[in-house]
Amino acid sequence: MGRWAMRSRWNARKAVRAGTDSALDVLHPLLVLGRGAHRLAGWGLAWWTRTPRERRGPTLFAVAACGVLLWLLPYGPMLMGLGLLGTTAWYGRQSAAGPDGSRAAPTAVERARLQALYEALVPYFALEGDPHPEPLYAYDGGWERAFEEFVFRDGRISGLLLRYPPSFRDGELAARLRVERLLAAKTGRGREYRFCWDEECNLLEMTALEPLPTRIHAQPFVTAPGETVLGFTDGCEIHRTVPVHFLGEPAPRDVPPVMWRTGPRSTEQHLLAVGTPGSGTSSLLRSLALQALGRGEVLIVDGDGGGEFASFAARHGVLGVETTLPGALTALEWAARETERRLLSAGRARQRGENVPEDVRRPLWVLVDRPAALTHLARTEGRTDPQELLRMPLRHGRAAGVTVAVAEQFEGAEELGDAVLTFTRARVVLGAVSPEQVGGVLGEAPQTGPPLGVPPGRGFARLGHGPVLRLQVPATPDPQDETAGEAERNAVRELLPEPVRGPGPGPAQDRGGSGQSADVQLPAPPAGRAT
Ligand SMILES: Nc1ncnc2c1ncn2[C@@H]1O[C@H](COP(=O)(O)OP(=O)(O)OP(=O)(O)O)[C@@H](O)[C@H]1O
Repeated sequence: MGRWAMRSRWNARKAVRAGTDSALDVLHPLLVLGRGAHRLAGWGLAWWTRTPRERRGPTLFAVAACGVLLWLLPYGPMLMGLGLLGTTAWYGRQSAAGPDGSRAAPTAVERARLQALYEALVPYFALEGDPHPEPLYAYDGGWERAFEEFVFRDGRISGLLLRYPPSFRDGELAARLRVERLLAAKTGRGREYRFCWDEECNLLEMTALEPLPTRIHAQPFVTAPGETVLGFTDGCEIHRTVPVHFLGEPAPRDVPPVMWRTGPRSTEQHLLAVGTPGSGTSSLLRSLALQALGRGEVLIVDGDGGGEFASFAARHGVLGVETTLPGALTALEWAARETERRLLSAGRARQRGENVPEDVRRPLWVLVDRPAALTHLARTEGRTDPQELLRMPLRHGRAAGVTVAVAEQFEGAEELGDAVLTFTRARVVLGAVSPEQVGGVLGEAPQTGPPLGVPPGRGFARLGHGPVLRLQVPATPDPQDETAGEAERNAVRELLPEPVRGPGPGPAQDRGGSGQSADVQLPAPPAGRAT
């Protein structure tokens, strides 16, 4: 009996559901039209509320005139009807909660949140003594006046398009940042947002962003010759993806990379990365070195002297790992002469109509970590500034196949010489820094912010005059750093080239006295060919 009753209830429910589905199928066109008409009416009403009184009359007159004209045309009323029907059906085609989570009509709670946000914006946008009868932002105003579109996700505003008055100084970074900080605080902390200011139309678009992936370890990336992966970013800016393995995931995922191009046609041949302590600038250089070693040779100068590049010493393709001032000066003097030699050699080959020799085409990378420390030492000892020796590779590196990447901390950034600042057009900023600081390095403040607790390797990149991109550098720890994860360290170990000779006393037996310099012989300067 019980079982029969349950089955009959289930059958009844099934029948009701089938009946409802059939009825909905039959009524579907009507529902779509109804929904479309409701949305159009809502937008019309919002437009009416938003538009200043003196502009309503002329617009209505223009619409009415078009209507009368269409009415008088042959088949005009029919075309008008069909057009209206089509528009209504188009706008009604999506259900109330669209695929992106947007809704036609906000709930009472959502309305309250929008109103609270609107009121918080009033002091920023309202003009004192505004003569306008219905200003966009006023203490007695409603959000419908200023908010054109909004998206709620999990009860929080995750997308907003708002109109601001023309009197707002949107050209001033400080004024814009004040509004961005307020919006970020009021719509939910702990998230990062993209802000797009349309200064022409006085519109501000805010979108909550997904965090960038942090579980990408060092690995051979799919790149063309001359391409180097700086890290990974959002799909909205970069439309290319590369397959990438994530820690603990068997299958690769497609992720948009920040791809840096070097070589004869590159306009950003050299890179400068600035970060806060522990933000991952040394890891970025290690990541560049591992990628560069696949196709060229690398010379490393570690001004910090912390031994973070010791694992590269005495490896195939690594010309030297210098941690002392004398070692750095010798290495950089050689790099300057090598650039000269390559230039001359390439020039002679071109004059003779021959191909550029292989040893000139093979990329040479000069990676300098914390040059400010060396500059300071050189000044106190009255020796040549190592950054001055970088001038030649920086100025002529593009034609000579030499790339320079410099990493420095914000505290040492003042010590960066004009050669480094002038010729490094690929820029990276890492760490939790203010948009002003990011703008100071990249030449433009990011459109996103504010990242509060950023993981190591997180920051922004800008290539030349391109857009400022969010960046997450792949985890590339020093294999000897016991604070880093074992899997990440193993990934780096696997990518390191074979040692030049068998296991010996190791690179820590230094030549320069710091205890960190590698015992690798730099190739003799090719004197005689360079001059
Ligand atoms: N992209 C990254 N992903 C995960 N961990 C990272 C990343 N970059 C750096 N780290 C970790 O953060 C710590 C600091 O990294 P790193 O030494 O590269 O920073 P730094 O900017 O050179 O700072 P410092 O010179 O003060 O050490 C290390 O433990 C490193 O493993």
